[in-house]
Amino acid sequence: MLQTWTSAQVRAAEEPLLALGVPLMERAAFALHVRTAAVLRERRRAVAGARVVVLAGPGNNGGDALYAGALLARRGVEVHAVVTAERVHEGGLSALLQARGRALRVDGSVDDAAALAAGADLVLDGLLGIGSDGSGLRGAAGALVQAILDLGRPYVVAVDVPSGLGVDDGRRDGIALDADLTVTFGGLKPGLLLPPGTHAAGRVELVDLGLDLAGVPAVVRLEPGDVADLWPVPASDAHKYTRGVLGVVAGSRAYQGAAVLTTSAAVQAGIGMVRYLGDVGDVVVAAHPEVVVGHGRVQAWVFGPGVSPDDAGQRRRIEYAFEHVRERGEAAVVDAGALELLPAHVGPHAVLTPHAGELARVLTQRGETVDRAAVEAEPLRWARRTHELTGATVLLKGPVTVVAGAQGAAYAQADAPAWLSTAGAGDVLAGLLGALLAGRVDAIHEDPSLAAALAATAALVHGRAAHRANPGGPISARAVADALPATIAELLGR
Ligand SMILES: NC(=O)C1=CN([C@@H]2O[C@H](COP(=O)(O)OP(=O)(O)OC[C@H]3O[C@@H](n4cnc5c(N)ncnc54)[C@H](OP(=O)(O)O)[C@@H]3O)[C@@H](O)[C@H]2O)[C@@H](O)CC1
Ligand SMILES: Nc1ncnc2c1ncn2[C@@H]1O[C@H](COP(=O)(O)OP(=O)(O)O)[C@@H](O)[C@H]1O
Ligand SMILES: [K+]
Repeated sequence: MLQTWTSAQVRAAEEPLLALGVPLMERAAFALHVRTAAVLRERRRAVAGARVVVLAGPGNNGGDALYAGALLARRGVEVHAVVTAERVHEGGLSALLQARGRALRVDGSVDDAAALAAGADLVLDGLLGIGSDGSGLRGAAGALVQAILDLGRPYVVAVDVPSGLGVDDGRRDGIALDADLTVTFGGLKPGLLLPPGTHAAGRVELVDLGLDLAGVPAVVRLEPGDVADLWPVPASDAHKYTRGVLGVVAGSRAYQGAAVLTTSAAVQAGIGMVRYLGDVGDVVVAAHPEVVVGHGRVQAWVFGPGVSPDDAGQRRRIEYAFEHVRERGEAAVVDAGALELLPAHVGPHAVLTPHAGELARVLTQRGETVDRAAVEAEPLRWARRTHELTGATVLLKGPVTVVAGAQGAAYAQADAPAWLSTAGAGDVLAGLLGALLAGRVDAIHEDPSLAAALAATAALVHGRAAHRANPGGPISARAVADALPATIAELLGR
């Protein structure tokens, strides 16, 4: 599991060590120089003779970059620092000058500095670290980065975080410098995993500074090794009812495939039984004879894939079953057409699975002025807001899937190839998640934040199944569902 920590949490963990005189900046700068040298060796075989430009802002982030620049200069690298503000880390700057590095202050025009950076083998971006206010780069730093981007971005190593990003939320409101590699110190920051910021970070390497980061991490990313702890593996005395039954209200005459894909994913994810409710039971049973058509007791539901607004029968079934979710505590996945039928308040045992456009509609129905682009700009903020307004756990689909749930639970999963963005992939996710919830519904009522962990698990398994379905190439939603049994077996065996 990857855990991230806010700027405030990192600063609080640094404080006692700094008070004891632990040389955190030296540690950070040394590790930064080692990784930068490794990149130079990889890209141009030799470290000596390379041209590196250090962009140094006013704070300690600039200090890290300048000290690392000094260490590189001592190894024969030609290092130029570009100083963007009145204030600069004096110790770092004099270390660089002593090592025969050179410094250029940006005073007025940024053109010379930008040309120097754009022509470098590598740029160390120390403009702004966790002191960033998330509004993008201002003043000379902003003008310099814009001029560098206009000339063509060189290879960039971000110091701690790409400068200009929202460190705690991944926002990207103004000018920011994308990195090829981010070397981050002490702990991962939320903005490195959350979209859109995560797309600016490139490869991320964590340098351990020995910080004692305590408390609840801000945002978590589950890794394959975490699945076994969360998956409902049947005990030796299990029978189909102890494993969980899933009711699926999906599909219609117009969208028959949605019913097939949703039930197929549920069956193949491993569940006691799937009951299908809707008009295309014959098609579902033809594809999966294991599915039982008609009413009966269930532990969890999937509502909505392939249910259109004018489908009165399916809408009635969903509205009726929502009462069970609220009164009897059955878990639910609320997808696609069912999102607009969501009652004013449900608990975290109901998991909404919208994409950004659908989430914007859910929020708009509840009085928020927000569109798809706004959700994409701040996905965690809006997923959390939806949780506050509805009580539901929220899984927001996209290139990075963001989950917000009870007790502040937040996840950012980036497991899938872009090939997964294909019609029906969401139906497979809904069926898979439904199976997972049905198997763990009692545990969810004991710990409501578990619904968020299970939603993140479903996103992970979905993404891995997509990779397995056809590594490196196009995939169909059906192939993802068919890849589930082997994917799950592999994850449970780790
Ligand atoms: N503590 C330690 O020993 C360790 C710290 N470490 C390192 O320190 C980094 C944090 O350093 P930090 O706190 O000095 O903040 P940092 O991000 O460098 O600069 C903040 C300054 O930037 C400015 N500014 C703000 N917003 C701006 C904007 N939008 N556009 C332009 N400028 C803007 C503003 O200055 P002002 O404009 O007010 O003069 C503000 O004061 C951390 O990320 C890590 O790299 C590691 O070495 C481990 C040990
Ligand atoms: N660029 C991408 N990279 C990886 N996964 C993606 C990308 N775009 C979308 N996805 C995933 O693909 C699935 C698409 O689901 P959805 O939009 O509901 O499609 P549909 O409604 O057609 O089934 C989601 O799981 C989403 O997270
Ligand atoms: K930086």
